[in-house]
Amino acid sequence: MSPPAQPGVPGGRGSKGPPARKLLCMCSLSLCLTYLCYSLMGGTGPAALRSPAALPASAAPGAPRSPTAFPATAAPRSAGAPGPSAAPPRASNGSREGAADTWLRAQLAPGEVITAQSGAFERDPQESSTTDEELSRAGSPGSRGGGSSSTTPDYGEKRLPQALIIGVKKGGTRALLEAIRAHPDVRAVGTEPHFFDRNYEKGLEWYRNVMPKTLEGQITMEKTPSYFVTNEAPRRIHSMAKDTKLIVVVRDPVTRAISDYTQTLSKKPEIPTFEVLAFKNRTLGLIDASWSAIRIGIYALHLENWLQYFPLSQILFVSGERLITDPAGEMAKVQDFLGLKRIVTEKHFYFNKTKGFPCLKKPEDSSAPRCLGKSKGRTHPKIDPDVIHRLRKFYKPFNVMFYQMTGQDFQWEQEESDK
Ligand SMILES: Nc1ncnc2c1ncn2[C@@H]1O[C@H](COP(=O)(O)OS(=O)(=O)O)[C@@H](OP(=O)(O)O)[C@H]1O
Repeated sequence: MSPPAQPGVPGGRGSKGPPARKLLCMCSLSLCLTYLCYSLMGGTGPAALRSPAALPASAAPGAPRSPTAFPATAAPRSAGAPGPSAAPPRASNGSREGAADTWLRAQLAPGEVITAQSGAFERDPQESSTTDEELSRAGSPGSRGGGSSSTTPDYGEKRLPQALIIGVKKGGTRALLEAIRAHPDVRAVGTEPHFFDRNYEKGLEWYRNVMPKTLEGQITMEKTPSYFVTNEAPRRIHSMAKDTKLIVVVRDPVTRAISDYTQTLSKKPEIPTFEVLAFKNRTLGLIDASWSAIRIGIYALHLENWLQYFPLSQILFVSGERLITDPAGEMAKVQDFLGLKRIVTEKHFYFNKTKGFPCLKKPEDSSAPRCLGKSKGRTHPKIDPDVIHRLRKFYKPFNVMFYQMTGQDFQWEQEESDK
């Protein structure tokens, strides 16, 4: 089950840290994945059907093995590696809390399983994380010029993107995109093209056509947060251009899950509570990792898929928390990573008390407010502290693994309370 030694795979040339740590990381990941496969193989019923372990492996030669073989629940044994104290796969008789199960099934309409290899996240098939309408209401620059940055005239050529914001959903991807668009050498598309997950069959020319025109030396970008959890995305992006720069905005997975749930709740107020959806069996404390709101936050799992194709040095991890507390600091890292001059600095931001978030200062030629729309910074429902505690325990080993893989400590364990 160990991943083959490849650039960027923990222990490969792209990873950081001393050899012992690399070894530890590889071992813990292998252990985790072995257990997860084992766990799922025995399953029947909805969870097993929706798990990649129950589906045929990719037919593509050289394609990575599916890293999404994962138990529906896993409770940590130690901080270093997830232990086998997880729940058995979902029973075929769907013994879970009725309302939640029914709702989850309803989410997984035919065709929503992204592919055999991708596993099956419940997702809102037509949902873009941020729409142009929202951007327009927010008066963001994305609402002008057909969704491309308005700071540069519409000259030049349409090019395929050289850099992508690939995730994570509810991580702060819109804030990052809007901030980097303030850079004169960046042009980005305002809507989410979803090319590498939903629109791939439309072809690269379709994708190129979605992009804004750029001048020589300008970088073309787009953001689609679902790429990070789409199994085919790394291979597809690699086959477009293996030097594509990838940016992932990550956020405490517990807060991210609640944010994700809050978004769904805003559209479907009838859904069960977060507390109900989060568990397969609350009495036993079995987390339902097949719920996409939970699953997306298992960053180490998804990252392993990307590291089959891209070296770690080609992926920048932006802290969603610091993007709020120190946007200019995070933007400095982003500009360095993209090889851009540090033009977006603290001068570009101000803290808007009403919004409760940093906003971009108005450009001189415009009176448009530059805060994000009301779909960003929603008030989260109050979640039972015991549920938060259990989720923190659930995520801890995966967070630790993610820190080891990336060589960065995001300190989510120190988050005392949800947002
Ligand atoms: N400057 C600024 N303004 C507003 N919101 C900000 C900002 N920076 C980060 N955030 C956080 O971004 C969260 C939404 O993340 P995304 O943009 O990735 O969401 S989406 O996936 O595109 O729907 C959003 O999550 P919620 O607070 O849960 O709504 C915000 O916390």
